[in-house]
Amino acid sequence: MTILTLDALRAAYSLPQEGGKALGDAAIAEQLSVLPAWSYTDGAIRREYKFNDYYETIAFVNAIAWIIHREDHHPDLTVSYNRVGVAFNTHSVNGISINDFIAAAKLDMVFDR
Ligand SMILES: C[C@H](O)[C@H](O)[C@H]1CNC2=NC(N)=NC(=O)C2=N1
Repeated sequence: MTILTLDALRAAYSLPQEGGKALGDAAIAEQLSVLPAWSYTDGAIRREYKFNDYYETIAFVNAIAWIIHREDHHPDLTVSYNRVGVAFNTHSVNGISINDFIAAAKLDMVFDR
């Protein structure tokens, strides 16, 4: 598999993966190297974002909703007072696809300046 750069992930759009194949562990590890805040555990790529208060936390959740609706690719979220846990996998391949990395790169882009 070709590893996409962070810029390439940011510029890409999720595509339907129905009928596609999940990425293998080696490809997942290589693609994760451009997203160092993310890890691959329990069948998903995951990151925790931290905030100062609940208002910021929910504002970020709303930003996620906007981005993710545009990508048509939906994470599991764990929302608490000052943290948002995000987990992506691709149901349609029963594993990880490039869409998970594209969506992760876009969330990081709005979180970090
Ligand atoms: C057709 C469309 O691409 C699919 O229904 C999308 C919608 N959002 C999705 N989100 C996630 N996390 N996995 C999927 O396989 C998925 N499939």
